[in-house]
Amino acid sequence: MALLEIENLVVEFATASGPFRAVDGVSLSVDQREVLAIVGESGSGKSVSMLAVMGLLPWTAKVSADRMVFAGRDLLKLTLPDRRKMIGKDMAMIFQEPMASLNPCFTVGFQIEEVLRVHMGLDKKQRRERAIELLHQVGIPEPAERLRSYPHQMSGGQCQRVMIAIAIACNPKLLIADEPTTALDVTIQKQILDLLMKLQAEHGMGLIMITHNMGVVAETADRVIVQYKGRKMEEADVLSLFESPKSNYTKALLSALPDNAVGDRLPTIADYLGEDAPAGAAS
Ligand SMILES: Nc1ncnc2c1ncn2[C@@H]1O[C@H](COP(=O)(O)OP(=O)(O)OP(=O)(O)O)[C@@H](O)[C@H]1O
Repeated sequence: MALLEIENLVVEFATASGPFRAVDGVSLSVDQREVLAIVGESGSGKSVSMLAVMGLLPWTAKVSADRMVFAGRDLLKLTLPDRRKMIGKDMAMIFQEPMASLNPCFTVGFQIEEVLRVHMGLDKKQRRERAIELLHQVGIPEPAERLRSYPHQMSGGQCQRVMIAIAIACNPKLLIADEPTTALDVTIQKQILDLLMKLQAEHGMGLIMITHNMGVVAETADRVIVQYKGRKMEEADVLSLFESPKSNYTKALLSALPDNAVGDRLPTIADYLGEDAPAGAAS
């Protein structure tokens, strides 16, 4: 049985100009120990679909699906308190902007220990020991001292490591990483990706990697879903996707990689599809 199974997910936002469909009938599944990448350009509904799974969308969002099952539990029927118990414990998410995701008013130690208090019921001493262990696991030197640091006293890469520590604190079954390296400089990006892959393998988690970067897909994913304008364009294992992409949109994404630059100009998606390609741009 898949760890997460979604069929026909639709998310519509109520906006001043009427309903806006950000996710339009997406189906996907991810298994334990599997890395699924969701790739697509900005605005293709990658984040919104995963925020729907986490139950973290604002009230203006209407979420519907034929099926949304996580670890054998029907997310569509779960009560709000049960959902809250699950979020941050059995499934966790890390975001693009580590500085903005951490609370600037509290030490990183407090923020890690808070998750352990809420979800694991550990006492003060156990929480501190586990927080030190977690900072050590994510590669932060002198973890006991760093527990007293505030986010602004750490670099972007270190803050992302803290976010990862918080996300894995309760040994989640599923980790959703939403553009986890985009806001970091290039040298740090690779370190954070390597760390995520190491933790995923060690903990046997399912990992959903949201990205617009085909390089990240190639480095991390077992399987890939390509999304465009809220719709799934293609799904394939990572090798097949790079070797024989089926949809025109995937071909366009791959053609826009820097390796394919002609002269001093990169091909763009629009070169292949036209700006207003319909949602069904798959061949
Ligand atoms: N609260 C909201 N109200 C209205 N529209 C929204 C809201 N949140 C997201 N959207 C819209 O939904 C669409 C999908 O957004 P989403 O953030 O999922 O894109 P994405 O593929 O993850 O891109 P990015 O990498 O830029 O985040 C976008 O057009 C976005 O403007």
